[in-house]
Amino acid sequence: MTLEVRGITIANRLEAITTALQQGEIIAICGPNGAGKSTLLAALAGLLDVDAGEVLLDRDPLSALPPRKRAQAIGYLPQSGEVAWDVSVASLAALGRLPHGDAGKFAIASALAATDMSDFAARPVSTLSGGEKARALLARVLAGTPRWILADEPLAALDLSHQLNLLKVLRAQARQGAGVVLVVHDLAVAMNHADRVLVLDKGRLAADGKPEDTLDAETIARVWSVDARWLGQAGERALVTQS
Ligand SMILES: Nc1ncnc2c1ncn2[C@@H]1O[C@H](COP(=O)(O)OP(=O)(O)OP(=O)(O)O)[C@@H](O)[C@H]1O
Repeated sequence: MTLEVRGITIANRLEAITTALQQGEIIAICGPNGAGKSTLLAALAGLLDVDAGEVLLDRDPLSALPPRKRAQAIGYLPQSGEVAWDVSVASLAALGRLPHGDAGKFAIASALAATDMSDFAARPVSTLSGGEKARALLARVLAGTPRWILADEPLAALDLSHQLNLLKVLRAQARQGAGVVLVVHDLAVAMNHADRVLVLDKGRLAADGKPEDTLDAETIARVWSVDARWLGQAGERALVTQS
């Protein structure tokens, strides 16, 4: 039950990244702008051609898996999701069932409830606010009940309450056995909510492990060039920065 990258290299974007991720965990990918976070996430989803290395799902090359099986196993939410057709929120969520070829009514209703979008089910996606659209796109991913949820900055457009709700939903998914991989800019979110953090810096893996070890002041200074220290207890830490 692993999603593994072995030595993946994409010219000027990722340099020999090797790591094995386990289901049941929330894994945060952090790093400065342009560090390669979105590229790594898309590579984990099997969406990019790599110059070297490979992505393995349960030890088999992801590239050898039929697209339908891959789509059943991995749900991918890109950074700025566009919706090609102006469908209703319910129809958008139902697209998440395409790889399964079933109506998946329960899964769709659960996904809409989890993202607090049940009341918007009949609304055309074009009429949604930015945060509502982000939640609808997330509902589509959740409706597919994937074993791996790969989401690129899923919290970025959400208000505080919906951020906390989403983190709860993702934790529940991880408890039920899903692997959850999130690109996150807010280091406090990664520190308080992730089981494991991958820190990328200029396309390289600068740190990989528990949040306390990977997001320590020394790493933050080295990778982000920011003097910072953590306050508070484990699980509710706040980052104080010095200019
Ligand atoms: N399609 C592409 N072709 C060539 N270079 C790309 C492409 N997409 C991204 N890059 C470059 O690869 C590097 C990593 O980009 P990536 O989007 O993975 O960074 P990121 O860590 O997600 O950044 P951000 O925090 O700004 O979203 C950047 O230098 C970017 O300019």
